[in-house]
Amino acid sequence: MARRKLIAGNWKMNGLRAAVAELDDVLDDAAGAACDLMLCPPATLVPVFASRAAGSPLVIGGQDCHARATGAHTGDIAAEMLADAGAKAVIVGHSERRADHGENDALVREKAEAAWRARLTAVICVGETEAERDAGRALEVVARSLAGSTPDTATAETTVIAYEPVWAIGSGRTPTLDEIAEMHAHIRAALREHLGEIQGIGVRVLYGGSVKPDNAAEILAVRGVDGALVGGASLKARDFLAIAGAV
Ligand SMILES: O=C[C@H](O)COP(=O)(O)O
Repeated sequence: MARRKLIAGNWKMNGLRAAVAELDDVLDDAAGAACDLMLCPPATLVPVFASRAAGSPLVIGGQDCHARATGAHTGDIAAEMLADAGAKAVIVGHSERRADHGENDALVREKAEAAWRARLTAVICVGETEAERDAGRALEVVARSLAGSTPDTATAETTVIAYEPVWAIGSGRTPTLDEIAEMHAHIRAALREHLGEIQGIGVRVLYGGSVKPDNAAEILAVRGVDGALVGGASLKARDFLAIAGAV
């Protein structure tokens, strides 16, 4: 089955209002892209990005949401608030949230369900640490985290999976192409088992971790890779568009 590729940019804790110039450059080229495009700026920029991107094919997303819709949760953002600001998607379970905020698979699953409740696409992140890979446990660790973080009712319309080896994030290092292919095949098999054939085949699985313009083409050509979740290289429109152009 042909799944349309998705290039998603995660700006993490980067970007002031002046960065809207980069967004405008992305918007200039978004209509001609051969893939779906998503940008997830910090929450402060979601409203302005979403309003500028309205009517374009570029989806604006958040980087995290709380599991609840409202309440006494100082500093948190509900999925409903992101949707109200114009977001259409949200990343949940990024390894930096898991490490910095102690998020576990059960909470990530609740956040994915919160995203759907607000009609946002949930981009669910999973990945192994370097120690886990060195110990030969990468496949097992990712399968367990995927099963724990992904609700059984996930569909191709509501959910995207991002495989991000923790040790490859921001490090300039990537797994070999064979390792990426092996992990994506493993994730695909697990999705088919958990979600059934139709949704299990339809959900897109992105690779994330040091994707740059100079390695994007080879990574995106790996069997089973349905796109990329890009951190650092998504901050500059030129690099982000070059990665999208490699599809
Ligand atoms: O969400 C994006 C990933 O953490 C990848 O970040 P990176 O492209 O800077 O390695």
